[in-house]
Amino acid sequence: MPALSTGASYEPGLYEVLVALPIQLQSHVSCPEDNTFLQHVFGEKSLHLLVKIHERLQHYEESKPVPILDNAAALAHELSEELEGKSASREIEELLILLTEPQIKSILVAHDTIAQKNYEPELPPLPKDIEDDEDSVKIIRLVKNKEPLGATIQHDEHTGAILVARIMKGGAADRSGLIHVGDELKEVNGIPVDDKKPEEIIHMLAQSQGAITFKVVPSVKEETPTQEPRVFVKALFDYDPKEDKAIPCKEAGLAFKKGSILQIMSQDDATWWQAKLEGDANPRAGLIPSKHFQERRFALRPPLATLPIQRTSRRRSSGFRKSFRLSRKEKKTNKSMYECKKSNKYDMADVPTYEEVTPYRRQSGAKHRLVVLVGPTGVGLNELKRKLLISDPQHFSVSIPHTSRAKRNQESDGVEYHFIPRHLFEMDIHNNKFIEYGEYKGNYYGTSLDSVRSVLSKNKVCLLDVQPHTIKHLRTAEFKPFIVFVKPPTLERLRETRKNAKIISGKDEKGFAKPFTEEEFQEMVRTAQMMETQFGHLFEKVIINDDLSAAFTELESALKKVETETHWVPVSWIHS
Ligand SMILES: Nc1ncnc2c1ncn2[C@@H]1O[C@H](COP(=O)(O)OP(=O)(O)OP(=O)(O)O)[C@@H](O)[C@H]1O
Repeated sequence: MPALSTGASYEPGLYEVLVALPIQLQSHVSCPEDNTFLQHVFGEKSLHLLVKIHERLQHYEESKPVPILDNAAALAHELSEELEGKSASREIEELLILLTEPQIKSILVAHDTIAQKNYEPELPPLPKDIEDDEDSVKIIRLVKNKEPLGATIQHDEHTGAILVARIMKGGAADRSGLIHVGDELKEVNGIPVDDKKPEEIIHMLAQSQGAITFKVVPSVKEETPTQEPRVFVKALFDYDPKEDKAIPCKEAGLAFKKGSILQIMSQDDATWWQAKLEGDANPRAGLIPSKHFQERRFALRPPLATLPIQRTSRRRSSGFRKSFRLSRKEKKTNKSMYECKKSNKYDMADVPTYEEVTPYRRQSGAKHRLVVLVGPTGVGLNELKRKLLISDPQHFSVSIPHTSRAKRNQESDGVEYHFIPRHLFEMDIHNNKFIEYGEYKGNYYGTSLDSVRSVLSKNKVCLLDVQPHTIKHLRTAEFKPFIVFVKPPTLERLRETRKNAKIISGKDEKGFAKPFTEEEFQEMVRTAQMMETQFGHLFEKVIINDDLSAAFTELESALKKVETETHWVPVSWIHS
């Protein structure tokens, strides 16, 4: 409209256009009423003020002003207090009046709010007495990146509602603080979910990226904020949520391996706990089966093949060996060990679920942890022990076994064996003084608890090899055993590495150790597998005895770490 132009080189502001408009329009309007109406509209004072504000804002937008300070209101207040009662100059009086004006005060407060970028509205507290039938709906907007939302939902069988079942600690939903357990989900991104199955909703959520809008009816239950729990457990089984049909939401599950240390974040739900892997920087917890639930599932599982309890070895006199490991040989003649009287099946305490643990570091000068070696016959336990003893005889030692057989000429009491009469041996059996014992050719042989204590009290590391089912009796605060499982390599590697090896517990007719047979190799591998299945949760270190010197180095370094570094041990060993 050229008539609006006020000059060739001058770019009028919107306000000037507005002021000029009624006069400019006059020549275009024929009807006097229309003219009066337009004069009235464009002459309206509030419109002029609005346009002026708009122009001023535009000006500031271009110059991008930044506040110099964000506490102008407080500063003005301090200044008025300072000036109060000062010699009354006219200017001071005027300034005082200005600073106490409610409008000025409000402007300064508004200025500070903007300067502090404090834009969140402060909502009034929710009324306490909400009517039961009055559904107050909450609209929640969350920005979701690639990480899952960290909440699970369920279908309420009675009401048909879709409810938030749990919020994963540290997850996106938890961090937002906006969604709570028990909230009823009404809509996701404007799509009603009343008629949808939980799986469909989970799928919808998984597909969504960026901002997601939820409409929920908040649960009235108040949640009390809790401190981050410091309960740690060692997992005694492998867990993969993808393989678990019972888990309410596979994506929310936490996978772990036997031996993983888990920080338990919530045990509120009797069936599904929330946990994080210890040391994991990701703050979001995942679902894991609760101890109780896992025990129940375990009880319902078909029984696995278990190892037969092994009996006394034939090789009592074999040179270096001092501890008392019972061999699978000699099935007929020997009396059972005391463990044999117990059920071979799992009782509840044996069900491998979780064990509460705490960090432990041996103080220098404190007694050493008992080193327990376990493995199938012939795998090389003696060989590894022998190497350790030779490497540092002042540091490592073995316990001296007891026997009821007569002392031979070249033997000394307390060196090869503690020689005790048969009736005393039986009394000690009765009094549970033996870790393991057995009978061979009419004589008892056994390892006593006191013989182990004697080594430990000399501040030496006691090396002990036992049958795996004995471990649970040694797992006490007194011994704090470090359990090492020595495992055979593959059959192929056994054949290669043991070409010149002799199985000492399998002597020939003339009493000489024999080479391994193929059957013995197979038995070794099979037994190792069963040991791992049945007792694997008790092993803290697994060493494959393939190349002997490599296995020895690995064992040596593991034992060094036990002495110097922090390890997770059962809480009961530390706080009993
Ligand atoms: N990694 C290895 N490579 C080659 N030979 C090995 C290896 N480990 C052990 N041996 C040999 O295997 C034989 C059996 O080892 P060892 O006596 O130490 O086994 P063990 O587990 O104590 O058996 P047992 O149950 O009979 O007491 C020995 O001749 C030993 O030298």
